[in-house]
Amino acid sequence: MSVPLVSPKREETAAEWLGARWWRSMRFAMAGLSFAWRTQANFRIETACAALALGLAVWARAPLAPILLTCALVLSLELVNTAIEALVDLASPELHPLAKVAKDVAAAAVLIASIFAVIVALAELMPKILLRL
Ligand SMILES: Nc1ncnc2c1ncn2[C@@H]1O[C@H](COP(=O)(O)OP(=O)(O)OP(=O)(O)O)[C@@H](O)[C@H]1O
Repeated sequence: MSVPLVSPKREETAAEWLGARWWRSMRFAMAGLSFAWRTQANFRIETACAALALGLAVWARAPLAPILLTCALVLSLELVNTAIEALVDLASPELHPLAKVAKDVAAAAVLIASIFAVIVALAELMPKILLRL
């Protein structure tokens, strides 16, 4: 049974309220994704690499979970890196050593995840691909 809630506009059920909130959050997240896609060449390259790795994993019948997890990690960190860059540009339009640290460390996080993603992809995919050839 749904619980009626009182809102400024009209009475709506808890399910309607939660659904509206979820869609609102989804729209904001999609706007962030769209911004990163349009402005970050690295994000587009990493998305293409992720699609290639997943395609190869399906074709070679390799386990999908490690590839999915590493792709999600790299893409998510790239999004966080983009958010940090925007925040640094807002907070410190002038050059500042701490602004440099924030941007460089955020970029390093993406680099580390990418290096380990390549290692995971090689370890999981290469044996399966060689078996299929
Ligand atoms: N406000 C600043 N103060 C000091 N150094 C900065 C500042 N902004 C950028 N830098 C330096 O320039 C580098 C590149 O910054 P930039 O904002 O151009 O990132 P980017 O090249 O767009 O990064 P990405 O390729 O990950 O999108 C930073 O990693 C940092 O070393």
